[in-house]
Amino acid sequence: MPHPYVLLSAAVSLDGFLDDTGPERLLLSGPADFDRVDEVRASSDAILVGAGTLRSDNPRLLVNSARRRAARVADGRPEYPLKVTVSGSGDLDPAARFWHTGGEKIVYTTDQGAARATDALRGLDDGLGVDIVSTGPELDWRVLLEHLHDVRGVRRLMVEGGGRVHTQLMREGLADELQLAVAPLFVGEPDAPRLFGPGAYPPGRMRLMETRAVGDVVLIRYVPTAPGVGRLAASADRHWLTLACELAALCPPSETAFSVGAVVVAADGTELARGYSREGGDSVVHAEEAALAKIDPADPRLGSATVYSSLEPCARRASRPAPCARLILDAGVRRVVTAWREPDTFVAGADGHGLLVAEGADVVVLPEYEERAKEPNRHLV
Ligand SMILES: NC(=O)C1=CN([C@@H]2O[C@H](COP(=O)(O)OP(=O)(O)OC[C@H]3O[C@@H](n4cnc5c(N)ncnc54)[C@H](OP(=O)(O)O)[C@@H]3O)[C@@H](O)[C@H]2O)C=CC1
Ligand SMILES: Nc1c(N[C@@H]2O[C@H](COP(=O)(O)O)[C@@H](O)[C@H]2O)[nH]c(=O)[nH]c1=O
Repeated sequence: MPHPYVLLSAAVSLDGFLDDTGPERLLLSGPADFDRVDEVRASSDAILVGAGTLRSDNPRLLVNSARRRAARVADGRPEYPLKVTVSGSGDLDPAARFWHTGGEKIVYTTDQGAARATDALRGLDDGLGVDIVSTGPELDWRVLLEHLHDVRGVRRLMVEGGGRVHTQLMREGLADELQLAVAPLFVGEPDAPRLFGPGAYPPGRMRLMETRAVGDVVLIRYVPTAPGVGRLAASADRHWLTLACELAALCPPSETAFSVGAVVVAADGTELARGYSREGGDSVVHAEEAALAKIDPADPRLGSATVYSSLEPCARRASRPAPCARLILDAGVRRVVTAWREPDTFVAGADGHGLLVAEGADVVVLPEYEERAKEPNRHLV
């Protein structure tokens, strides 16, 4: 299911804290960085903070620049991004500035929390446009993201904390990008809130996209690279599948075969190999086959790797002894992410998916990428 692009935004001290323990919000960003944050807000469809941040900071979460608000309206977007909060308890203060400024608001909560939130916010004017949505007995981040995408039309979500919210989105592999502003000061208090808490995070190193001085603060932008686990898709899966779809555009054209791109990625987010159909002058080689041929079969990372293929791996072939689903299984790979189930154009009832699953592989299909996968194959389907 499609999610919005999830951008985590935070300012941290040199010792990794989001705030101190004092009653006032600690200003880690300087004026130039707050202006940069305003720009990011203006570029977003929605801004999310946890209920902890609502209680401690009493934020407005507005786009402060009149010029940026006017540009949003000129683009046909609401003047202010949708404001989003999450609360398990539903214990929300109706006097908080969050409710009384800006545009529409939405609360994601649990079945129990919904009753309490409805009660707590009952006194608010109808005109404030507050929606309360339960994701079930527990707060489910995937349900929340799908709801924001499908029901509220959110394509770009800025998450402004706090630490508990950032930690969960990062640990669950749901963040597409981390924007970190590192401020040149120390907090030094052991009980101050940290950006990220302990727990199991996706393994490996993230990819550095940018560093920039913004006044005396340094902005660092990282994107996660580690594939998801099992049948759950992570944000990095979407990035790797996008690359596979882009590789398909490199295929020499053909009237008798699909153009497909493939990438093999280790569990820690290291790219092991990439390939595309008919690569290197071989008129029949398939994308997955071309990619796997570049990896030492004894590479111990294959057992926990993911193969991304713009088209479902093939189940039968005339031009080679083994189809790609077989090659993937024989390589020891047990996770495949694909965009498009194979149509009957060349082989009727091809079911690479079924072959993979029957031998214990996890197959994730992300149909929101199907059109991209079809793009270089328009003449065939
Ligand atoms: N420097 C910076 O850039 C920023 C700093 N901050 C700082 O961060 C601190 C607040 O962070 P923190 O206390 O971690 O709070 P959060 O803002 O992360 O909110 C946590 C709350 O969100 C709800 N919640 C989150 N996840 C779940 C879940 N899985 N199930 C149910 N409820 C959930 C709960 O609400 P409930 O209690 O209602 O159940 C929980 O108490 C403040 O000191 C603030 O100043 C915040 C943002 C940015
Ligand atoms: N302290 C801090 C941030 N805090 C974030 O800004 C929010 C306040 O927004 P508003 O009330 O609209 O100004 C607050 O709730 C929290 O999410 N952000 C940053 O970029 N840098 C900082 O130093």
